[in-house]
Amino acid sequence: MELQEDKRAADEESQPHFLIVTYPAQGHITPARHLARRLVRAAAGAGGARVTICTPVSAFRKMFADATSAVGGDEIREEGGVAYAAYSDGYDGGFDRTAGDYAHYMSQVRLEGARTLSGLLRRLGDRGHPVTCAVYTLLMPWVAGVARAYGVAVVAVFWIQPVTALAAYYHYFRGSREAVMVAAASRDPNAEVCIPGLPPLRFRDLPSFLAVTSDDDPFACLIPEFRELIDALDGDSEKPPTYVVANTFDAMEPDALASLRPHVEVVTVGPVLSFLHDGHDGNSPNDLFDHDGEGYLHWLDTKPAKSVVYISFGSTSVMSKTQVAEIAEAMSQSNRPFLWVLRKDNCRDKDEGDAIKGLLATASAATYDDDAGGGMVVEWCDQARVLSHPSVGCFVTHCGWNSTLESVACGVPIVAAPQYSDQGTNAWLVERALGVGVRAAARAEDGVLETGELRRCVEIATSEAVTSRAASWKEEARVAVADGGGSDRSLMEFVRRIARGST
Ligand SMILES: O=c1ccn([C@@H]2O[C@H](COP(=O)(O)OP(=O)(O)O[C@H]3O[C@H](CO)[C@@H](O)[C@H](O)[C@H]3O)[C@@H](O)[C@H]2O)c(=O)[nH]1
Repeated sequence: MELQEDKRAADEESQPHFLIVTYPAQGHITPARHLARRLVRAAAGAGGARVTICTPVSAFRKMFADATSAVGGDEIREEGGVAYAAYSDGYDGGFDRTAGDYAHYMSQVRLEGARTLSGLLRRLGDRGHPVTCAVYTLLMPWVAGVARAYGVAVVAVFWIQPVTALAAYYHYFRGSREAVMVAAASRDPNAEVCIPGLPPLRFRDLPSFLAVTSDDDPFACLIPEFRELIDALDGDSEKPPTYVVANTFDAMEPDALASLRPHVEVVTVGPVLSFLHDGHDGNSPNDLFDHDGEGYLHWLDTKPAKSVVYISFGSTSVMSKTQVAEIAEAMSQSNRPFLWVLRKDNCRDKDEGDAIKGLLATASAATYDDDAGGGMVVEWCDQARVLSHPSVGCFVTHCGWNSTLESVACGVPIVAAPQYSDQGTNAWLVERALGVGVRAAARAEDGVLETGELRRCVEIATSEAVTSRAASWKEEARVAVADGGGSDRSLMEFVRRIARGST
C-alpha cells in the first residue's frame, strides 16, 4: 500500500505542470478553464499532467465564495482535475473597470503580481509540483520574467483573441504603425489599411487599441503591454522565444497564420471549448457572476427550433438606457422570442440602471406570454448551453472572441455589434471571412444600434444562406478539435514537447 502511494507520488512529481495565469476578467478565465481541461485530457494517455489556474485574489474569491485566500495566502482548490490558486494584482477588493485607472492597475499588478506569483511558484516547488510551463493571458507580459526567474523552462502566451488581431499587433510593432496612423488621422472608419499578409482591412476592422493616438487616452497604457508581449515572441540570444498557444483553428484564419508563422511559433489549439468533448454536465458553475436558475433553459425548451434571438454583450460592456430601449423595441417589433442577458452592472450609473430595469420589466411583461414572441431577461446564464439549445436561431453579440467561437462551434449565426478591443476584428471575421453573420451599423454620433438596423440584421442572420454557412463552420470547428483533428494534434504535440522537457 505504502509502495503504491510512493509510486503515485513519484509519478505525479514527474508530470509536467502547466500554470495558467489570468487577468481578472471572465473573458480570460473562461478560456483558461477550457484550456486547462484540454491539457489534462491531452496528457491523460501520456502519464498525465498537473494544471493550475492562477487568478487574482478578487476573482478567486468570486469563484470560490467560501475561499479564505488573502494576499499571500496559500489556498489551493481542486476542481474537475484542475487546481486553482490566487495571486494579488494589488486590487484584492476588485478593479472597477467603469471608473478604473488602467495605468495604475498595470503598474500595481507588475509590483504585487510579481511578488505574489513568485511566492506561489516557490510554494508549488516546495510541495513537489514545480511549474514546467507558464502560460499567461493578455495584458500580463510580466509573467514571463517572473516564471523564467524561477527556472520555468517554457513560457507561452495564451492568445484568447483571433490571430488576425495578433497579426495586426505584430505588424504594427514591426513596420505597419505608420499605415495605421495614416488611417487613424483620416477619421474614416472605412479607410483601408494594408497589413502584410492580411486581406485589406478597414480601419474599423483593426483592434481599437491600435487607434490610440494620444497619451491622454485611458487605453494608452495598454500599448506598451502589447509591445512587450510582441517583443517576447521573437526571442533573442539571452532568452528563448515565447510560444503562442492560440484559441483558433487553421481553417478559420489561414492568412493571419501564414503572415505570423515565419516570425512566431503559433500552436493553434482552438476552439478550446470543453463542452465539445465532455458535454455540459461537467461545466463549472464558478463564474465571476451568479447564475440565474435553470428557468431560462426550461423556457427555451418551449420554443420552436431556431426561433429564439439570444442577446448578450459579454462580461464587461456597459449599456446606455437608449441602447436598451432600441433593442427592446426591435425585439417587440420582430415578434421573435428573445433571451437577453442584462446585468445591473451593465448600466452606466444607478439611475440609468433603475430606468433600464423598468424598461425591461415592461418589455418582458408585455411579451413574455405571447405565443408569437415573448422575452426573458436574465442576469447571467450558461451561455454555452444556451447556444447549444436547438431553439436558438441567432446571437446578437458584442463579438467578444469567446462568444464568437462558442457561436461558431454551435452553428448559431451572428449579428455583430462590436464595441472595442478585438471586437471589430472579430466582426470582420464573422461577416467577411466566414460569412456566418452580419455586422450591424451603429449610429455615428453615439454608437447606438438602432431598432430598424437590428431588425434588418436579424433577418439577414437568420436567412437560409447565412444559416447554412454557420452549419458548415460548426462542422469545421468540431473537426479541428476532434481526436486527430488539426487543433487536437497541435495540442498533443505541445504537451508532449513540454513533457519531454524540450523547448
Ligand atoms: O450570461 C453569460 C454571458 C457570458 N458568458 C460567458 O462569458 C464569456 C464572455 O467572453 P467574451 O465573449 O470574450 O466577452 P468579454 O467578457 O467581453 O471578453 C473580453 O475578453 C475577450 C478575450 O480577450 C475579448 O475578445 C473581448 O473583446 C473582451 O471584451 C463567454 O465565454 C460567455 O460564454 C456566460 O457564460 N454567461
